[in-house]
Amino acid sequence: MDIFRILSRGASLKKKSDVTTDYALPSKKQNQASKHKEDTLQHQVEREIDFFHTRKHNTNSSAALKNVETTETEETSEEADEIPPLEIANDEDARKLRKANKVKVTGEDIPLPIGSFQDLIGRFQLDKKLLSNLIEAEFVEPTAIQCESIPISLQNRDLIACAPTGSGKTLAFLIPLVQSIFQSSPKQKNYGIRGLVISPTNELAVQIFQELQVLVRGKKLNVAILSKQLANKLSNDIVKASKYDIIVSTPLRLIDIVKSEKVDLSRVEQLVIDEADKLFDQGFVEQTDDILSNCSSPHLRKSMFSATIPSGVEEMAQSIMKDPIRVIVGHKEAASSTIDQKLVFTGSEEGKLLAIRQMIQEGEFKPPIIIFLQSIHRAKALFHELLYDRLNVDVIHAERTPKQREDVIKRFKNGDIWVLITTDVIARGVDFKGVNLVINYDVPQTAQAYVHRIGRTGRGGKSGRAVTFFTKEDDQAVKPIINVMKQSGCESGFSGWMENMAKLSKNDKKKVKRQEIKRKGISTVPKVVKQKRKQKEQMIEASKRRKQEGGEKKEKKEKEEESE
Ligand SMILES: Nc1ncnc2c1ncn2[C@@H]1O[C@H](COP(=O)(O)OP(=O)(O)OP(=O)(O)O)[C@@H](O)[C@H]1O
Repeated sequence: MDIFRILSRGASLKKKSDVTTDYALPSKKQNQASKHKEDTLQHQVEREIDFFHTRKHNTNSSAALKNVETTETEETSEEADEIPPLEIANDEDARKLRKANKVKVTGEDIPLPIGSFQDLIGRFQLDKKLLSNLIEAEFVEPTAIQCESIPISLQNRDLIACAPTGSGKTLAFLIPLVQSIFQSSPKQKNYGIRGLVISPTNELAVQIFQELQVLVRGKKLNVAILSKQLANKLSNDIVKASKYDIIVSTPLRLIDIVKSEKVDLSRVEQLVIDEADKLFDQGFVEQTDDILSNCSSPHLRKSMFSATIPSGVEEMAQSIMKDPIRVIVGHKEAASSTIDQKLVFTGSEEGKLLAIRQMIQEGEFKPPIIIFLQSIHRAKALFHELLYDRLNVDVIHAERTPKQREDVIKRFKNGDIWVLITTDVIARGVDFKGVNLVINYDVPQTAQAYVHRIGRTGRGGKSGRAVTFFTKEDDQAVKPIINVMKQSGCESGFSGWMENMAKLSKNDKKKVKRQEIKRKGISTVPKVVKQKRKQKEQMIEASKRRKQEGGEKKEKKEKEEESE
């Protein structure tokens, strides 16, 4: 049976319906089952990529091999010896694949893309354990960005990659990162950190790390996420950073540790900057710069990934890279084509709550749903408002502790929460399987924020829906969104009159991006009820004060009597 049939036999692309979280490591029972399946698969992979039969096959797991033999009755000896043909073997194959995937590649000496993970075996001697881990995790076919960027990275070229949300960028950088570190394993122990991935938020770093763990399972590679605990151990010399081969971190946490010289980045050969436009934004650019200057190895290969890379960020990227290759999947300013986008004019702030309730009545409100608002205050207000609608709703924002945020994300991923209300803290990268609908309760302030927010749905090839509410205050902010919708082919998602709204000058765009639009509060509690609540709170405060004063007077009197 050839490797490709093993790959396709590995699993279907569809996730099992009962799988609710993507990266939750399996339970012990699942482990045993998958261990056996892995052995079988691994032995099949081993046999198939031992093209010249130079290796003795391990006869210990005879059961696994027997299992393989019993299912290989149709194999003929010729098949077992043939070297699998490359899916993409020449420029013509590459041109056709890029056309089909709507991929634009620019740069010097561009490598051919791969047409399947199998191509990595023939061209780059893909590590067989990595391959069987991919099959085991049901990654059978590479996505467009993976086809293009994996060979570029494996040929040690700097890379600027822009591909839609949910299109598999994480694996696109993790597979070559792990393969390169496998291949260049140094002889000496505690050689030092050779692979580094930085991402803007902890949630995203955790998710990347979980996917990394899946890829390196069963291999002697030390990988870690720079959590608060690990950062403390490193600062107190309880743990030495040099024992790790690959580290995933946010820039802020990493740079603190680097400055205290508890982490040495001088041996980093592979640096990945995920959500790159965010990390080159004014909030992060200094830390990112510091990290780059500490990665002083002459062999350093840099790659950056995002669904949006504005031209200013791209110029910055070009300045820090060496002959980079630029890969754009789809249209740079578009959102993922799997998302049906819609603009809804709600007239006023009150109209937004009515619009939500109308969606519930009309059966458009199909969980799991994520609702984005522009501030923590407004997210909390909407949470309290919808709490009484028995919607299994919860809220996540930067004022909640990392533990609380982690719990809410976990509960949302396993279906305990149906509606997640949030701010932009999880607008990027976090991968929720099967989110049906994203609602922008408040219009995002940039086209990039819009693309990333709605990109929480329509992931991994699935379809999704995004609805953006807007009022007359939003006539400036809605313009960039209409542009994204047009670039994404969603003309039916907005009406002609919306398009004729105010043309945005460069200053207007800057103003919209800088200022948060002042909005009326979110509540349908009638004024009279609010006043009654306020009076009640004041009465409670007053009685507390009286009690306190009474207590103080009594204490003072007792002291005077004592002293007489
Ligand atoms: N080759 C593949 N085959 C099947 N599913 C895949 C493949 N690669 C990635 N996926 C799945 O697609 C989903 C989205 O992947 P990922 O989170 O890497 O997207 P992304 O491009 O990084 O999105 P974003 O821009 O929002 O960060 C994940 O659930 C992932 O498991």
